[in-house]
Amino acid sequence: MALFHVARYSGPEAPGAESEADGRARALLERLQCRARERQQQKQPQQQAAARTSEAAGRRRRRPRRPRRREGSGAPGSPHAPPGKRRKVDGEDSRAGSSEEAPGESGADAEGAGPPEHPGGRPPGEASGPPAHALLLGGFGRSRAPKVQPFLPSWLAEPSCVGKSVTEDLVPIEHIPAVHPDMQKKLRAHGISSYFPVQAAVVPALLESTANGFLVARGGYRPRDLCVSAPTGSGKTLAFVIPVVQALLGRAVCQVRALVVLPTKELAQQVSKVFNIYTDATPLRVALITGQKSLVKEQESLVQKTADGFRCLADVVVATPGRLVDHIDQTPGFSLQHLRFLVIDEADRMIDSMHQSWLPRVVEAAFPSDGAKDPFVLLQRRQPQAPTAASISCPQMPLQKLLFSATLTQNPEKLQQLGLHQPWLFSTGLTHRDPGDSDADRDSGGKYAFPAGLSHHYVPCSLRTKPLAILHLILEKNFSRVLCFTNSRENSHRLFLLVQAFGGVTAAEFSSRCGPGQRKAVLKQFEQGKIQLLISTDATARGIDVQGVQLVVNYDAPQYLRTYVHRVGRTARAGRTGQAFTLLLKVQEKRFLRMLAEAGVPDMTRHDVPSELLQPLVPRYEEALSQLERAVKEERRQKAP
Ligand SMILES: Nc1ncnc2c1ncn2[C@@H]1O[C@H](COP(=O)(O)OP(=O)(O)OP(=O)(O)O)[C@@H](O)[C@H]1O
Repeated sequence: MALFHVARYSGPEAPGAESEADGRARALLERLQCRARERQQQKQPQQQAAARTSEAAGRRRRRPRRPRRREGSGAPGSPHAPPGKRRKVDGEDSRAGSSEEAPGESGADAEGAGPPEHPGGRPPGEASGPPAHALLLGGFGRSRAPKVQPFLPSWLAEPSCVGKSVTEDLVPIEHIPAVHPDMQKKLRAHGISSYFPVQAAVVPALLESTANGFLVARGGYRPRDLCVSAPTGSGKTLAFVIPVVQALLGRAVCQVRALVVLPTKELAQQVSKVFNIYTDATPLRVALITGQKSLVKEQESLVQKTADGFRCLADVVVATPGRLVDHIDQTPGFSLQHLRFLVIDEADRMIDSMHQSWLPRVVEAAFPSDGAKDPFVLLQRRQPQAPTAASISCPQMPLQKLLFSATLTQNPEKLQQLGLHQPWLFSTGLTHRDPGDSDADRDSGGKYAFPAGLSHHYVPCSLRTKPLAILHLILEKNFSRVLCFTNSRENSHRLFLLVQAFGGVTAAEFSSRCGPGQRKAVLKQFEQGKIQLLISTDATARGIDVQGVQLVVNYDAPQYLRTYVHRVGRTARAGRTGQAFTLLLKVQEKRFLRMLAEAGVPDMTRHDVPSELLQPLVPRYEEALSQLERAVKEERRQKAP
């Protein structure tokens, strides 16, 4: 419901003062019209000249032309003529991730240049040449139209602020007595003596919503859904693991009560490991369903056939969306009717995968329409409707959604797809946002928080020197764990072959070229320090927590800010320091630096690699290049039918 409650984000007007607002809007409209008229008059000589030119051209062509619908003013030949066309190109650029323009910016421009709402309901400039006094919009040429004040639901506009620093804003474990002493003991046993800020904020809030049992939160209300946006490596996993495990400890019968959905197998495996640590020596059981094992094996970890039906074997299920739907469809006895927590980690990415319809399938399974026929269902569940006396007299198990990400979308429309109930946002990164950033879901306009210990660098280079620059960087830094990102699996593979042929560094690749088993083994070796350089696609960009990654290199510059945030977030985790280097071609430099500056990336330093330093590497590099060529040819030959 709260999603539909509209609040002015940071506008100067008091809510409710409608007549005053109307008056102001009218005055603004008049001012705009007046300005438009002045400009129109100034432009008249130019337009006449342009019209004469186009008339002459028309005569030369002697072809009848269909009148074109114009969004802006100005004759076709004038510099102001094609705003519609220009906007389309911008849109295409942003979708294609053009290096000329930061994604999202084009969208913002389009919005800025687009017609604002007209309180009087009068349409913008007509195509049939309106008189000067009737020109409302589109007569502004290249000047920017005033920005439309965006509206945000109040829960998004006013988040609960979470401290940013995981080294300073720590809260000692004993300061949150709501966490069970046994859990505190376990945390200490795993080297955790204080909560990170996001944990200190989210853990008590979640525990409070389960303090009265599973059915109702404080005051007898249905618990609110939580959205958490905090930097990479700030401990979001424990922020949901601790309260979920503690809440489930009191359960009598094993049923699937917590479901965690993540975008990749590796990430799901990592989160299930954390659950295993904190459910160890408790009756709670955790099942991992990602497709790494056969369907039958996974089914055996979920349900057991008994004489009178099925017995559930998992309290917590950690899953990837595709495999989860497979089990909903194909595993007899797999029931989500007792589901109490639905954790959506990397929520922005999971929203992007909503086309797979995994969420409606989960909700359908949690609130089955034929539940009333099942004699074993103690608490019948129905999809919550508007509360009535009858509906609240019979409390039913609520399904609480918990969303986590370092780059949680701020787009209310996208979040609305999740059907959140009175959502409550915890956020670190939104305190310094401009009102204009509110429509920031074009992936670059929003400002995300970065870990304090992370330093950002860029290396200007050319296509020819790029491979040499990365080899130099890795040899120069000589770190034991370096994660290098490319934009495609082909690029990862070729760079891997090149580095291997060059020698001097133990390298491996990680992409969809490798099978799940190989990927698992590579990650393990990287964790163990057996691999010095891991060359990867964005498959490892999110969530992967490998201790001791000191350097992240973007061999290919990321096209979107969100991608940058997650990639560089593989280092400087949990209060440690780390470095991020991005190799930039000349054509990428301007756009990339602008994107990061707008995102508020602190101090991006330029790191020049002088050609004298690269020169000694050239002979070895050329030898490696010819080896690479041979290897690629051989691979092609093997692939050929
Ligand atoms: N209170 C704490 N004290 C010390 N270390 C912690 C604490 N909480 C979490 N950690 C450690 O911090 C690291 C990062 O945690 P986690 O993976 O949960 O980060 P995250 O916020 O989910 O990051 P990402 O957004 O990249 O997924 C982990 O190695 C975890 O063990």
